[in-house]
Amino acid sequence: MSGTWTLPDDLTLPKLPDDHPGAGAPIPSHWSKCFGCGDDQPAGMAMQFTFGEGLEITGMLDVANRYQGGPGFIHGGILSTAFDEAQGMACMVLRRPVVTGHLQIDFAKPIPLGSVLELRARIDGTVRRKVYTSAEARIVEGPFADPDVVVATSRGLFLTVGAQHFDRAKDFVDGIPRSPHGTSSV
Ligand SMILES: CCCCCCCC/C=C\CCCCCCCC(=O)SCCNC(=O)CCNC(=O)[C@H](O)C(C)(C)COP(=O)(O)OP(=O)(O)OC[C@H]1O[C@@H](n2cnc3c(N)ncnc32)[C@H](O)[C@@H]1OP(=O)(O)O
Repeated sequence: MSGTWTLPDDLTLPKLPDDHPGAGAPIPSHWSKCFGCGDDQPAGMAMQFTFGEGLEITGMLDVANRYQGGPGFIHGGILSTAFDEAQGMACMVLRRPVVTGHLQIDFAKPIPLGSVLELRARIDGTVRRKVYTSAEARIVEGPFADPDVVVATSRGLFLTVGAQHFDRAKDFVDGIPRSPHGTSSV
């Protein structure tokens, strides 16, 4: 990582919930219409997530042709979205809604269309409502695949929020959320 990112000294690590499903279990979409992970969002990225060891989670992204930025390579905003989603999903163990406050990405290597990206993300610690997260991406299939090479890294601050955060948007929601927090599965 070449960006600047300082973790506070008073971080605490959350405990996994007693009913945590364990490594390898799929993480359900937090909202079926989500651009990043929704299973009812044809325009979206349909990222798939599983719990990993401890606080880590893994997300997969097929780098589709429509994600093109410069000729042949992924658009940086799409990669940022993938990190946003992955680091947000890592917060799922808190069992409270979170939103992104700050996200910073280091784009280390170009990522070609047709590749499959694996993103590993985790909570590094929390302070009050602040949730500090980090993640790395690797190409694990397709062109330029090399699981030993980190192609991008991300650091992000998420904030836990109450239901009122999403209540303000209730007149603009596309679709029918299955919970007051706008989450589809939790
Ligand atoms: C039974 C329930 C079950 C529920 C289950 C849920 C499961 C789902 C869970 C998880 C999956 C999630 C997957 C999502 C993935 C995608 C996420 C996105 O893309 S979200 C869209 C983009 N983000 C926004 O639209 C936010 C817009 N911004 C805001 O709404 C506010 O600015 C907000 C909420 C971020 C903060 O506002 P304030 O008024 O609530 O809080 P203040 O008092 O300003 O800040 C609190 C602390 O945070 C620091 N802070 C806030 N923003 C910061 C920033 N940008 N940089 C650094 N520090 C910041 C402040 O300095 C303060 O720190 P100090 O506690 O005093 O130390």
